[in-house]
Amino acid sequence: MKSAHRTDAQERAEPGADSESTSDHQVREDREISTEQQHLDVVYARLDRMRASAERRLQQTLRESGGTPQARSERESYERLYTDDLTKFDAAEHNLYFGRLDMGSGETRAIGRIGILDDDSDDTTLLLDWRAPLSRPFYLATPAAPEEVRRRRHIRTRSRAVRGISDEVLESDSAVADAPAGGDVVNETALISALNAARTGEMTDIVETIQREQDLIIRSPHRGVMVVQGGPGTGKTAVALHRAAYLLYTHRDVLARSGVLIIGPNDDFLTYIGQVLPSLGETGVLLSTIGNLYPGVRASVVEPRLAAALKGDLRMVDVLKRAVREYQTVPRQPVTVTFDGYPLTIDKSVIQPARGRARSSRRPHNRARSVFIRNALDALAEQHARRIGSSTIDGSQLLSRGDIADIRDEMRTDPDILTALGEFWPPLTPQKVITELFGSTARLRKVTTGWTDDERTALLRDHHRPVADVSAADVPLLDEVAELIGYDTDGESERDRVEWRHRLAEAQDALDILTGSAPQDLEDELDPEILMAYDVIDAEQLASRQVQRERLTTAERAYGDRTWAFGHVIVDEAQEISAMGWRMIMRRIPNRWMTIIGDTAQTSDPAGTTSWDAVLHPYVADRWRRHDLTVNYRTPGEIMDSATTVLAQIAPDQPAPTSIRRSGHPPQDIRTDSADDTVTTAVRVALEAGAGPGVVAVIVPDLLADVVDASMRTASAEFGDDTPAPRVLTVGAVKGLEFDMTVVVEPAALVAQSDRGLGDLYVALTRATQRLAVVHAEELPLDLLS
Ligand SMILES: Nc1ncnc2c1ncn2[C@@H]1O[C@H](COP(=O)(O)OP(=O)(O)OP(=O)(O)O)[C@@H](O)[C@H]1O
Repeated sequence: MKSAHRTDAQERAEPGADSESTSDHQVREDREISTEQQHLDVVYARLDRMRASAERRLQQTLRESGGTPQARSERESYERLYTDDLTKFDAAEHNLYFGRLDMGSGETRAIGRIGILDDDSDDTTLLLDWRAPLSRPFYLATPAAPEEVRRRRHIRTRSRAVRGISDEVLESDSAVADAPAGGDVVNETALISALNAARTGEMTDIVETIQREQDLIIRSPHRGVMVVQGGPGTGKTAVALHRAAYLLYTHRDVLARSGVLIIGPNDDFLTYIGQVLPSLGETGVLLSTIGNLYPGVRASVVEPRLAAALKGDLRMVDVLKRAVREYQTVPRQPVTVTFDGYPLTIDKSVIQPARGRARSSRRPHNRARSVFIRNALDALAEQHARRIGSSTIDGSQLLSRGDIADIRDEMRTDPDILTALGEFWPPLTPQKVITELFGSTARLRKVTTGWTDDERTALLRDHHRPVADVSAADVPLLDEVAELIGYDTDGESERDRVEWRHRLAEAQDALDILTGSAPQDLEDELDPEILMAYDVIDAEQLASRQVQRERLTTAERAYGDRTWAFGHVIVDEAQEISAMGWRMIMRRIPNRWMTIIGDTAQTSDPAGTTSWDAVLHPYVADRWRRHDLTVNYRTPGEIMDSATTVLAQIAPDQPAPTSIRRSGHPPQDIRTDSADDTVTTAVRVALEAGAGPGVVAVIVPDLLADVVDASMRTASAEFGDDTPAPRVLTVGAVKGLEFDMTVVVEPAALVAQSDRGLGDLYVALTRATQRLAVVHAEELPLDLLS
């Protein structure tokens, strides 16, 4: 990618381009660096003062205790505020000041990770937050559309020292004359060096080098559903995370209360992206997989493909509805209980009308239960009144309505009657419904009219699998049932009580240590601060404060509450979400303010989607907006050439993203003689590469995962290198991740492993930032590397 902008580096390389000599240029650059250093010193000094002040205030707040509940609650808020400030200041420490705009008007804008005002009387702006509107030209300005920017400067710093600068002159006659097209790369030098840097296994933020097409998405004012479609490496995840940070900055009031939820494909992915938002000073975002989104559940089982596909199918809505109704039964034989010395008969004539009324209340099962019980008791009270209150002369009722109401009230507390009625409309939990449904052929058969026997067999739980273990495909079903039955959170109260006792014990321990370790001589000197700690706060108060403080985190409150309505939801790798998964997500975002990110050519989940319209139409019809990302920042051109061959098969109409750089390393084609040889060769190639800098991964077909992993363990022990062995990962686990080098094992088997196999191969090929080796005994599909 060629830039028409002049940089200091270019000027240095071509001193003859103008009259300035190399040494003149060096002098000028040193002078500029020293100017930037001065500003950096001022900014850091101010940051230090802000940090010290927040720390002082936090300590002061922590020392206070007692007071009215309102005073306590105010203190909690201040504690949260100061703690958040400190987190933000710590996060901003690295590369605090990275950009500068010199405007045509003579104004200068310094741009950094957070906004900082001076503590002078004018509140002078020392640093603009990268998200502020005034910072925007830093990301958008090009020579063709300079947005009044005369010069854009990129400042490289390390440990509070300026290491270098690079400038782009945007508003000069020469720049405008041969200006590139509007979508050209900005901050090119910084961008290329970021992309070439060795990976650490954790994603980093891109605030210094956000590109125009990415910025338009990050700052989009759209308040509905926005889909970001883009090929591998186009920065979709990066854009999603920066959009979360931008929205929190711009709509802090609303979103701090309601929260932002980011859904990713697996735990490894969430760990990989986990540091990006904290590094941008944002800690209040909830990151979750679908498998962990239901409170108190962690999916731990991998579902066979057919079962996962079926559990994700929309037909499950009806199956679950019917499964719940199956618990609303009528007695085949009359049941007799004794009340007040007389027999009471519970039969169809009592239960059926009560069930009809409860069903027509349209309440969810558990909430409609009170309607059922009330109506059944009415019938039983009438029955009892007929038995004891009928006139022996004409059969007329001698008891008044009030007497009958009294009988009903008495029955309401009779455990035998309640137990007998409960049989026909039992209280349910989602876990019970799901476990019993997938644990019984007979139950499944009743509620799956129209399904094939093979499908029913696939749904049946493997009887070796512990009942409590659920898969990610089960979780949306639990959520669906919770909705159908109106599941309340009794279970969570019990968890809270256990948690409370645990915290109390911890707090007591802490106090014991504090009291026991207080130096004797200080006790006599009555040091006010130390006395505060162990004289004033008892264990219960301490525990209570801790719980309340934690409760204040929006993300934590949201996590424990199935019915929480988030302010904004971001779904990454969204093509993998099943139809049932979407229902679960949509319940959490009634306002439908969402950013949906994915690539329909990379779908590998059997219940995933290849059409955004199919996914979204049931919820927002055609009221959603699509943005496309077109530049691949990860995969070098040499590798992308091979991946494009695969894309042409999966989605012939979808343009391949253009790689922004070439690495100079064509993919290595390593042919072996046998399957065994493939395994050992892949392991050896990865270990040799892993000895160098950067992160290496071996990507394997599902069936080879165990054998390659075992071989890697043995070989890496023999290899005797201190660096951690390269990871062996299946395509499912590698979603969204990237590595400096990948070794892709047996592409033909990847393709054959499912009807989404080509998508798997496409994902596998596009994970490397530098090098790719393909190891195979079988013929390569699609002439991949020719
Ligand atoms: N503007 C940018 N500046 C610097 N690095 C960038 C920029 N945009 C993207 N990258 C880097 O490119 C790589 C790929 O980005 P990302 O993982 O967000 O892509 P993706 O579209 O989500 O990929 P996939 O669909 O394969 O998961 C990351 O290392 C990311 O940091």
